[in-house]
Amino acid sequence: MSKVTQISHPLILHKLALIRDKNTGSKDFRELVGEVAMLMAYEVTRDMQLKTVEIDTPICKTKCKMLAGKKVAIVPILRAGLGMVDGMLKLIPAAKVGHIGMYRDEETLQPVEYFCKLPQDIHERDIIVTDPMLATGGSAVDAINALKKRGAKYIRLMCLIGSPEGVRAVQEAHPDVDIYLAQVDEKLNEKGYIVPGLGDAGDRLFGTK
Ligand SMILES: O=P(O)(O)OC[C@H]1O[C@H](OP(=O)(O)OP(=O)(O)O)[C@H](O)[C@@H]1O
Ligand SMILES: O=c1cc[nH]c(=O)[nH]1
Ligand SMILES: [Mg+2]
Repeated sequence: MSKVTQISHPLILHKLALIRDKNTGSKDFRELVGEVAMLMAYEVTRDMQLKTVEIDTPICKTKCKMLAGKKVAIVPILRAGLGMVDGMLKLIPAAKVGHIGMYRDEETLQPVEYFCKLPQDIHERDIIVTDPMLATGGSAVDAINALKKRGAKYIRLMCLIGSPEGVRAVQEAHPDVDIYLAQVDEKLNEKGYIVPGLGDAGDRLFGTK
């Protein structure tokens, strides 16, 4: 069964409170989502493999640790997942970025895939799928299906807010995918929105309705 990690650092919780506030406008919302993603990336990458290298300091030779492991791909679920990419690239600047376009039909709540562009070597990369919201879990489950169909093997999912239903759905469909969240909220409402949540993440990031 996949591991679920809540990253409840005080800075993340403080920024999340501001993100949830309906009076926070698009500019601040975007900045805060980027900052939380960057803070979360620190924890999501904690188990990256290291190798020992020899470095010449101005004083002498010494053995140091550097990243050894597989290369990383960040894969946002469009649109809202895009808001997390720049913050993560600040910490992992060499990562490649793939894109999966997915929208949730407002009547049926079923996800619809409309775009997929991934690095060619996706099968050998450590993949971090980003989306601020994990509601019914349908979008994340289908996005991960789309990645696996194209050869992806090492996948983790990173969201700001999840619902208990969404977490369960991903765990059941993809027991190999670890999930990282800032908070798991109480429930979904009748329209499939997370309660208390933050509303529609994509609309708030991009100022559309
Ligand atoms: O877990 P689910 O029930 O599938 O819901 C979550 C999805 O809904 C939102 O996207 P939305 O469909 O609003 O698209 P957008 O990012 O383009 O706004 C959100 O960003 C997730 O992708
Ligand atoms: O609460 C929710 C649920 C789905 N998508 C969002 O942006 N917010
Ligand atoms: Mg949306």
